[in-house]
Amino acid sequence: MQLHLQKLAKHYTGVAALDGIDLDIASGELVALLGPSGSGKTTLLRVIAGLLAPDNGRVLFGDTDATRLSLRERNVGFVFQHYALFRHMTVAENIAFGLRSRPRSKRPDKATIAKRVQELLQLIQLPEHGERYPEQLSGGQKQRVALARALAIDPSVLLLDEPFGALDAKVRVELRRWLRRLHEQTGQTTLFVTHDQEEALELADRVVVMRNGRIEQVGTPGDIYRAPASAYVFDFIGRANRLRGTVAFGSFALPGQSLAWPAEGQGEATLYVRPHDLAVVAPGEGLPAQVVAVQRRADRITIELAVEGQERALEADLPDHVDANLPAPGAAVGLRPQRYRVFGGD
Ligand SMILES: Nc1ncnc2c1ncn2[C@@H]1O[C@H](COP(=O)(O)OP(=O)(O)OP(=O)(O)O)[C@@H](O)[C@H]1O
Repeated sequence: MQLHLQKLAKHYTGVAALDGIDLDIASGELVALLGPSGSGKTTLLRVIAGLLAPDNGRVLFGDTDATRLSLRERNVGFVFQHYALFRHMTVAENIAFGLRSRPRSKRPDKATIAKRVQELLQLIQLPEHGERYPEQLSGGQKQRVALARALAIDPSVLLLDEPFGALDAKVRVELRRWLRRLHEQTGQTTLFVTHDQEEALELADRVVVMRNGRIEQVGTPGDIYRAPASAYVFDFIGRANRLRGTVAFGSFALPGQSLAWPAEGQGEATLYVRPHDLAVVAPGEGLPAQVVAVQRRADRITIELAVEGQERALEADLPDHVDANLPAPGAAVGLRPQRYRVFGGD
C-alpha cells in the first residue's frame, strides 16, 4: 500500500503539532519518523491511523482519500510503546483478537484463524508460547506478540510508535534487528516513530527528520548521515564539533586564522565536523589546537581539544588500536577537518 500525505496540519492552542507535512511512502517501505520530543511524530502517526483528524490536508491510502475514514476502515495495524496486551487472554487469543472481532460476514472461520495465529507465532519466533498469558512473557516477547496482533489483520500499513522504547538497551538492539528481518519477510509498508537516531539509521529504508511539526529532511540513512541538510540535522544525527567563523568569497575562515576551507554562502557561519572526521596532525600543520584531555572509551580514544577564540571544546576520535604517539594533555597539535559541512548562522 502506498501512502500519500498532503499538506497535513494540526494545531493545538499555541502549538503547530503538524505544520504542513507532505510525504509519499512507497509500498513496502520501512520509514522512520525521527525527531526530539514534541516535534510532532506521534501526532502524525495518529493522523495516519485515523485516531486524530487533521485540521487541514489529506491522507491517501493508494488512490483512496482516507482522511475521513475510521481506524477500522483504514485497516491499519499499530503498536505503541505501552500498548499492553489483554492480560486475561492467552498469547494466541491476543493475536486472534483483530480477526475474531470482525463482523460475522468478514470473519474467517475458526480453523483459518487458528492457522493464521500459528503462522504468526512462527513469524515472531514464539511457536510454543500460544497458551501462555502476557505476564509469563518478557518485555521483548510481549512487544513481539503486540506486533503479531497488529499483523494478524493483514493491515494496509503498520504503524509503530516507539515500540521498543520501554525495553532495555540490549533487548532494543536485538529487537530492531529482528524487526528489520521481519520486514524483509513480510514486505509490509511500515512507519516507525523513534527519537533514537541510531535506531532510525539502522532500521529504516528512509528517515524523515522532524522539527516543530515540519519535515526538516527526508533521505536514506546514508544521505541523512553524510549529507545533513541543516545544522539541526547534523546535530541531531550524531556527535558534532562546531567551529564558528565567517564565509567570504567561497571560503570559511576562523577569526584570527589564515587557514580557510572551501564553503558556500556569505557572512557568519559554523563549520560542523564529526569527531571521527577531525584528524589530529603535527603542530604547525592545520588548525592550531591544544590537547585538553585524552579519554579512553570502549571502542575509541577521544581527544578533547581547545582552539583559541572558540568557546566550545572539540573532540577528535581515534580508533582504539592507535596507542603509540598519543598526544599528552597540554600538547600543541594541528587539526584538519576531513569531511565537514558549513551552515550559515550559529
Ligand atoms: N492533545 C494535545 N493538546 C495540546 N497539545 C498537544 C496535544 N497533543 C500534542 N500536543 C503538542 O503537539 C506537539 C507535538 O506533540 P507530539 O506528541 O506529536 O510530539 P512527539 O514528537 O511525538 O513527541 P514525543 O517523542 O515526546 O512523543 C507538542 O508540542 C505537544 O505538546
